[in-house]
Amino acid sequence: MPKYLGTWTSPETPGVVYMRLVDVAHKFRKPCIADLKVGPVSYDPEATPEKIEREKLKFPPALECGYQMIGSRTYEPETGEFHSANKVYFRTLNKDTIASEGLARYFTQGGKLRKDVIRHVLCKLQEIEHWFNIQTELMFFAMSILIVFEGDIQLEEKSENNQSYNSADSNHVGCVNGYSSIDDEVEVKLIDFAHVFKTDKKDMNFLAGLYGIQMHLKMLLKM
Ligand SMILES: Nc1ncnc2c1ncn2[C@@H]1O[C@H](COP(=O)(O)OP(=O)(O)OP(=O)(O)O)[C@@H](O)[C@H]1O
Ligand SMILES: O=P(O)(O)O[C@@H]1[C@H](O)[C@H](O)[C@@H](OP(=O)(O)O)[C@H](OP(=O)(O)O)[C@H]1O
Repeated sequence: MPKYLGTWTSPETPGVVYMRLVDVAHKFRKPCIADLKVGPVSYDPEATPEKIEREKLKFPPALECGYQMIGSRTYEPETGEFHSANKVYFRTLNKDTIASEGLARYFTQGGKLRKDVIRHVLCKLQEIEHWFNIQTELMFFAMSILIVFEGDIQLEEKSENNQSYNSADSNHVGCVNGYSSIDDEVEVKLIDFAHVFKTDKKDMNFLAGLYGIQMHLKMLLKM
């Protein structure tokens, strides 16, 4: 998770205590950001029938693919602008196009998939998966994975100098001690802890969502 900076309470709502977290995007020049809500089930065990219905209707393909895309923005070096997409757009996609159009849109700069970034995200997700495979105390509903990568790059330079950047046979993830060479240019963090519950088992809902994201990212590496 992003570094925890303590709590904060607004004088206007003294009963509400907020968590303060470091801004994950702060160190980036042109942060490209995506929010993926993880888990086929996005309502918690105490949700009312109305809330359950509302959540189920938002993005039914999440039951199969395991996650929803809430928002994204990606910097286009050629135009100097960001292209963004919101949850209304992502909810028009299905269990397949959420990868081929949704995730692909976020990871595309200058018409090319940033496979170097995808590989790095997969390495970070592996670490998160490891923690979720050993912890049996907490369940997280409607939690998000926030991905941020540096968009301020010279596309041609990247593709010439880095042989593995975008090459068709670069499906291999290749984590070295969990990290790859562009560690400073990609962040993958857990955010939005509004629905956390005690348990004595693994959080299979979160893990199912995580596996869905990992599968789709590996699919993009083969494109
Ligand atoms: N630590 C962080 N660093 C950078 N950006 C963040 C961070 N936490 C949240 N954000 C940004 O703020 C957005 C909303 O965050 P979050 O979902 O936690 O808020 P929320 O009030 O619960 O919103 P919602 O009710 O829509 O879920 C995220 O999609 C992300 O873009
Ligand atoms: O980002 P999304 O997909 O639109 O989903 C919203 C998000 O999960 C909020 O955290 C949630 O508020 P709570 O945390 O209070 O549940 C809200 O529930 P709501 O529809 O019940 O307001 C959701 O609509």
